[in-house]
Amino acid sequence: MKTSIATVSLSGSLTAKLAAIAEAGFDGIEIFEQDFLASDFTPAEVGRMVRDHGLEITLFQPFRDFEGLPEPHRSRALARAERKFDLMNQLGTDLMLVCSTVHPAAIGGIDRMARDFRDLGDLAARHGIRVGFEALCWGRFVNDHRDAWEVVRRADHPNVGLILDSFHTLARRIDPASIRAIPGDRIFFVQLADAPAIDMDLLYWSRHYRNMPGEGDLDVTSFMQAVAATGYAGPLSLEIFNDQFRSGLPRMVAKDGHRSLIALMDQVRRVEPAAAPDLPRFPAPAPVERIEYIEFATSAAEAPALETLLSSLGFAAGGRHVSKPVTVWRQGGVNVLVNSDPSGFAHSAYVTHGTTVSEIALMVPDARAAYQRATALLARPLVQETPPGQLAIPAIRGVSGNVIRLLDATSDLAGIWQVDFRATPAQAGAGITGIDHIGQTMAYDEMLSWSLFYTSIFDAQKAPMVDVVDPDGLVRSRAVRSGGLRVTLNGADARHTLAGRFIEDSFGASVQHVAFASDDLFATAAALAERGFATLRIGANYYDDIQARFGLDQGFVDRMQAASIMYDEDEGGQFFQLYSEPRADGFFLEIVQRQGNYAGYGAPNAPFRIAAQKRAARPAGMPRH
Ligand SMILES: O=C(O)c1ccc(O)c(O)c1
Ligand SMILES: [Mg+2]
Repeated sequence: MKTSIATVSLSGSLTAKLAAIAEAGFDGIEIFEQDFLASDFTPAEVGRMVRDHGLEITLFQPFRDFEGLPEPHRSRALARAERKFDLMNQLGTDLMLVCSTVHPAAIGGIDRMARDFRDLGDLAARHGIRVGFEALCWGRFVNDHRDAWEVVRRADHPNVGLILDSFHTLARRIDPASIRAIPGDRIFFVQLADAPAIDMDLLYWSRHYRNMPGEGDLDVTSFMQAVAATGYAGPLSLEIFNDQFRSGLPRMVAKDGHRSLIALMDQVRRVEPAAAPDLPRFPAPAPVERIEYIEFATSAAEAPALETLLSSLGFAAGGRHVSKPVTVWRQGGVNVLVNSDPSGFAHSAYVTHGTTVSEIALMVPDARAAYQRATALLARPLVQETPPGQLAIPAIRGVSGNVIRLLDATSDLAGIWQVDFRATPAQAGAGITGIDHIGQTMAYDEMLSWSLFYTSIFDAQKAPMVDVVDPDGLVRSRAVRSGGLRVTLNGADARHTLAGRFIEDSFGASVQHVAFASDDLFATAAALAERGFATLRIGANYYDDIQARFGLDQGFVDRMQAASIMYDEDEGGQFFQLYSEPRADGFFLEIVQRQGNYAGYGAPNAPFRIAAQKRAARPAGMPRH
């Protein structure tokens, strides 16, 4: 599988782009003409720089407004093409993309366009060049790959082929199965892009909102399956016009791109085994069973405050690690580790972020298979020395460098609580029965990256993006779920939002909240009150509103108000939530109860919860900022 990415997909200078693309593992690049024109290098220098990075130029593009023109435009277009063929020879690439015309003087006509391409093919052949025709989905006459193919077929020239772009096909909802009728050797190049489902002008959507396969909502897998069925064996190239990527970190975007292509081809081979892309074998994605533990990194000085918080939640100390200053706090099958090791990974996490969730252990069907898949998908492994007699638990780095450990119940790893810990059984506590979800906060432009991380490594689904209104700005939130693992990714740009301040105050620490599960939140609330848990108070206006909105029984609403329990419902069921007051850095806890098949996270309550948290965090009488 030869992978490639268009230079337009990344930010920065051409030099910075090349370095990021090579480092991410791509084989080639599409050079966008503007990128070349904007640089100060000669074409030969650019060609050399690309090859010095171990890359090849897979495509030069775009050549616009060529076909279907009357004279004198037609001759001028051919002369313009010839100049570009010379340039391409100096760059060292032999394939040019011609996108379908939007020229106001163009008159169309399929045989006229085919004749234009035949003449262009003759000219290209004299320069050792091939040209590929791509249907832009907003093209004046050709806006469908089936029509572009008909032009290419009628041009009937060995130097003229078809270029497919998943965005143009899928944005117009053209059935990708129609690609299966095209001979693979007539497809000169394939461009891949996904996009979020937004109803808007096609050109604007394409130029600003494309994203990596798997990051959006288009069925890029079906598209790629159809391409694979034709026998096409050329490069798979990402062409991602995206405002965020254009200003983002080129290394992150390039790595995400490569990850997306590996995940896509893996998916294709699993649904279409005959396609057999040349991609090393690695295990299929599996769902996560549950979070087996979360670990807080802290210090000896701060550990007592954290442990007081845990006991107010009904957790009890349930043992120690065999060799490290790590205690296990347990309740109803939930394990929370408190690590005050003054050295090692947890300590550096503490030094960077303050007391923070530094590690999450996931129970999966096969931990070593999950690890193999994760690293094949470019997850960063965490390699640590294991003291004799302890388990070597596979680990990768997750959001903001946190550790994700992988455990299973079918190998030696099942013995973690006996081998690595001296752990005692859990106490009854306050009715907490599990970890419902964790909330990870990040800069907005990392959200796509981390959602792709989870959905490519695990068998996971992403929920639609929701807007969360903070009194000081908007926070975007998206939930990703894999079996028993639920993660909400919260992206903040606005600095004064609760999420934005958390990023600043904790230097990008990622887990801003942990939501525990209870089977009876009213009983849990009473138990917490007894134990001195600082519940976030929710005001009367909120309860008036939900009473009216959901038509709830007044006595029931009164009980919720007395316990500061928030409420939501969907077609599947009901949802109850209760929050802690936020810590000074913005970290907080939540306890939830799901009834029936409620699928959400209480997003409609978020604005009121955030406002209450901001009031609680600010001493009375203090100004807002
Ligand atoms: O937006 C454009 O003009 C444009 C140009 C070249 C492409 O390959 C494409 O998909 C879009
Ligand atoms: Mg394209």
